[in-house]
Amino acid sequence: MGAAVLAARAALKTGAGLTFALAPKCGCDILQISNPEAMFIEGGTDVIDHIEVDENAVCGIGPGLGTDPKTAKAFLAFLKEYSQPLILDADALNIISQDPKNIKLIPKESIITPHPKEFERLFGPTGNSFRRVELAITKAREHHIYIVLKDHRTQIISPAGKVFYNITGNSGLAKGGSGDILTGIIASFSAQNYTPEEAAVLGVWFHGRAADSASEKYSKESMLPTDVIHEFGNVFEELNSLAVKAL
Ligand SMILES: NC(=O)C1=CN([C@@H]2O[C@H](COP(=O)(O)OP(=O)(O)OC[C@H]3O[C@@H](n4cnc5c(N)ncnc54)[C@H](OP(=O)(O)O)[C@@H]3O)[C@@H](O)[C@H]2O)[C@@H](O)CC1
Ligand SMILES: Nc1ncnc2c1ncn2[C@@H]1O[C@H](COP(=O)(O)OP(=O)(O)O)[C@@H](O)[C@H]1O
Ligand SMILES: [Mg+2]
Repeated sequence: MGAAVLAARAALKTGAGLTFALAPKCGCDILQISNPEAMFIEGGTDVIDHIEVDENAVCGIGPGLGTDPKTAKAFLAFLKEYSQPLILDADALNIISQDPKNIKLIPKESIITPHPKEFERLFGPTGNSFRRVELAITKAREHHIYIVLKDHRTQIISPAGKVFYNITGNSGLAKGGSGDILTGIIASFSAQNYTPEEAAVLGVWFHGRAADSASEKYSKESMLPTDVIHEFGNVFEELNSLAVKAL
């Protein structure tokens, strides 16, 4: 449930208007106590076995989803019905990887955020990071999706084949939960009507910038994903002051 808590909190703290967290009933207390601002949607008892969301909502799916066969069935059924762009990470990608045919179910304009292993599970091994980017360009074009190739220097690949290379962030992010907050950030920016390219590029930059601010305060060793979330306000202040100077 930690992953769901972190993703929901990151969305709440980056400007999303109304945030919902879908989880099994057993996670309700944890989610409501840690994130009272997020509304709970029950998606099962012990594991997620049904996914129903408003077509007007922007959905980030994967952190803490699990890969139970009932969850996999429910998620694939959801993908077959749902046509709006999604933000897909973690176990959403792991479920899709179970059968290469599932990749076609990802709605166009969706953003996927695989770490190197998740990328390999989806599209196969590549040997080195240069080949990985080449394959990502091919796959982003083929499936008309945005691929956020998470790494120590994350790259964002657009369906048109544009590659953005991010330079914010540091090794203090190499901890469980860092990717989960990125999913929340990108989903939140997408819900605020940024284009998928803007949401992915700004989201990755923002995540790294907050991590740089956290590492200055707490050190790379001691900083936690929760500390990164605490720095979001400072990053917005920085962006606002840059916007004022630009006027
Ligand atoms: N606090 C919580 O509740 C948290 C919950 N979480 C939730 O857990 C679920 C599973 O997600 P996960 O990423 O932990 O597992 P999974 O994708 O199966 O990876 C396992 C193997 O993949 C590899 N690998 C991993 N990272 C890599 C990298 N950067 N670069 C390269 N390889 C990498 C590595 O393989 P190895 O090094 O052994 O070859 C590793 O052994 C998911 O729902 C997620 O949201 C987590 O987000 C953590 C915080
Ligand atoms: N050494 C590093 N330097 C900079 N960023 C890193 C480093 N290691 C990991 N990250 C970032 O941390 C996040 C890790 O995501 P992920 O592997 O999905 O973690 P988790 O699933 O545990 O939350 C990604 O955004 C990645 O770019
Ligand atoms: Mg992850």
